[in-house]
Amino acid sequence: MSRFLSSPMTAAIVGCPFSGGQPRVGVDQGPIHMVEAGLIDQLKELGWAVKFDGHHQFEEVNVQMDPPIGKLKNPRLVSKVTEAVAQAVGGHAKKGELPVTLGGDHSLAMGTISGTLDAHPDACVIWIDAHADINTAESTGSGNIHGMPVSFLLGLGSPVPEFAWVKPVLKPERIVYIGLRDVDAGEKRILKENNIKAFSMHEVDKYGIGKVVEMALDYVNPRRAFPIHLSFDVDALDPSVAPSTGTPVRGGLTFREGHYICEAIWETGLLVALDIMEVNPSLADAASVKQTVTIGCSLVRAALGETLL
Ligand SMILES: NC(=[NH2+])NCCC[C@H](N)C(=O)O
Ligand SMILES: [Mn+2]
Ligand SMILES: [Mn+2]
Repeated sequence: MSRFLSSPMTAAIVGCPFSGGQPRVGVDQGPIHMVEAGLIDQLKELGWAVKFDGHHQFEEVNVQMDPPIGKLKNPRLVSKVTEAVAQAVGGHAKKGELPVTLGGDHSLAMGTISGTLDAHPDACVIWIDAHADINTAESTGSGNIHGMPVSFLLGLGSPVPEFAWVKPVLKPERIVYIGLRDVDAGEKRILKENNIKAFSMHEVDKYGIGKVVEMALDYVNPRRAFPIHLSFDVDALDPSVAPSTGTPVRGGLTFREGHYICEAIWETGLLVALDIMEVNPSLADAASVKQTVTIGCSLVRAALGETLL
């Protein structure tokens, strides 16, 4: 049950074979593998109507025509792709469908969250990740835009004209993080300065995942009235659980903790959009790839109402 979705409940799969927000090839294959693993039928099995008419075809931007802007790599490409994703996600959300965006790297969330907030301006964001992805054009060390989408959505840092379409639609009090454990020094400063709430793995260890999700919801959605956008980077999971991802960090969420988050968000009845990001099927042996793709699918099912009993 979800309060903001029309019936019959329809999941719109937005497959985003995109890797331009980071340097490692293969993350563009993530959505293709998840669909090939049977995700669509699995969701139909759960009772969803599923819309999927092929993966997103992105307009090409010639690399020669896309030199860095300051430190930002592939800026024009990332901007174009995420703008198209915002249109797609916003369009589905406005029809009362649940956009399920399969990445692809996490720069895509610039698009997905813009789309959600266009349809549901009061939505809050629950961001599950080892990383805060809140570097600005100034603070980034890597220049990889998948480490920056949150700062763009908040309107932090000096504006980059190529990203003029991204409006500062997200308020700092409307986002909460769970799972952080690899946050750059500049990002720690940004989180503090903007009073952004985050539950790192330290809090998960201290309180347990059940309490952490409850505290996260109490913070970002105290009356359980706002629509929820769940953006899940699979590197939030421990590398032993989801090995096939571009920036693995040890000390992450267990299999159950990851699924518990998805189940608990579904139980609120407030979910309006879901991202599953950073599945990269080319970074490990076949068994690890299969494990990671399978978990990508089971996280989607958990967030879309699959129960254990
Ligand atoms: N979506 C991700 N996996 N992001 C990793 C970001 C790593 C680092 N903080 C950076 O800015 O490059
Ligand atoms: Mn991450
Ligand atoms: Mn991320």
